[in-house]
Amino acid sequence: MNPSDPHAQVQELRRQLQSLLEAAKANERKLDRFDALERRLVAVSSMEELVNLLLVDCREDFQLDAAELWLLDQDEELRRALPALPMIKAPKLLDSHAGLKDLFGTVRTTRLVGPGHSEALLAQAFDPQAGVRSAALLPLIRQGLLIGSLHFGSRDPQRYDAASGTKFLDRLAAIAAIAIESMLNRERLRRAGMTDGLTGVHNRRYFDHRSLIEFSQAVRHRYPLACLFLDIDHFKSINDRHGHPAGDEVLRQVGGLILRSLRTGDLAARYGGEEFVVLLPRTDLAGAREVAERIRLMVQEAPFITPDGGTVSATVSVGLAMLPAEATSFGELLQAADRAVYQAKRSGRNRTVTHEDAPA
Ligand SMILES: Nc1nc2c(ncn2[C@@H]2O[C@H](COP(=O)(O)OP(=O)(O)OP(=O)(O)O)[C@@H](O)[C@H]2O)c(=O)[nH]1
Repeated sequence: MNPSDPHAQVQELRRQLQSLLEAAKANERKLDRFDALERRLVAVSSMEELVNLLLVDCREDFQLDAAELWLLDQDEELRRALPALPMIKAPKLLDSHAGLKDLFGTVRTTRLVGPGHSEALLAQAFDPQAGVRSAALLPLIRQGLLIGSLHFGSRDPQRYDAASGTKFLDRLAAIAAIAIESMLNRERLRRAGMTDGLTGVHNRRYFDHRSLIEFSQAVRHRYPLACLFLDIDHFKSINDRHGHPAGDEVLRQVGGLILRSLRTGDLAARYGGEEFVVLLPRTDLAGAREVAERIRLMVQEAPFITPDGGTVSATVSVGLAMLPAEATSFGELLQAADRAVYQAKRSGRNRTVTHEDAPA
């Protein structure tokens, strides 16, 4: 440009103004996208919606080549809650802080990893197949604790460089962390409302609700539904001889053995004091007998460790009933299983009795 040419000067100023306007518009669009994302984050109603929003929608909205979510799950709470969820992309669950420490060290702020930075770090934060060349690594912090991280990656090496601002990303990380924590609390409450605190199996309230659904599904789709009633033998004398805490421990461990013997879709609940009930949808008599005997033998063989370090042995009596073709209510199935367990007690305990074998 000729500095003495006023026309050229005006042209240059116009060009600069135009590029500033474009940058401002681009920033406004970016702000709108972040704003919309934040609104959706605070409004999510389930864990799967939250994960999909962070990993799938963010990737599309921000034209990323990769998005990852790492969540600390030291007590395996998420591992138990997430597999059942229909998610397009799952978060990575960490059983220790080690991975997060590698990413953030002691500085817990958004980290922009651009050209010249450690390739190893990108390979750690993303699937190497994604070919990520620059990234933003967002620490998720709640109440001063690092609970996970969110990674946005691009194949463009210039997309994230150390000189870029991180204000939007910091804010997004803070909101994502709040959303994750509140979703976890909601999940904890939901589980607490349907779980028996001592044994970890479902509680009676949940069983009463779910059993009606299972019953109507089995009747409508004409598949077999088996019901097991399990009652710990001479439980009163376990309490009397070893103390109530030892009795509690036996109950807790029996609950664990039952859960371990079941498939996804089966239902186990604590029905009363030392009684458990199990529903096995789409399971025929032979299959149900196998499950019943497996649980009975596991209980018979288990050394139950008491709180004072001693061991107690226990057995269970099991009543088994199949949904009769002409059943009109779930109560009939439950009563049949109850009659069968009564018969198992009368004929010596530590056995499985099938309702057909039990006198009506
Ligand atoms: N430790 C403990 N005991 C419980 C709990 N709920 C119920 N019980 C006890 O379980 C015992 C059940 O005893 P009974 O119904 O007489 O039956 P049992 O001694 O198991 O005898 P059979 O069923 O005939 O083999 C009672 O002593 C209850 O106090 C609990 O949550 N913890």
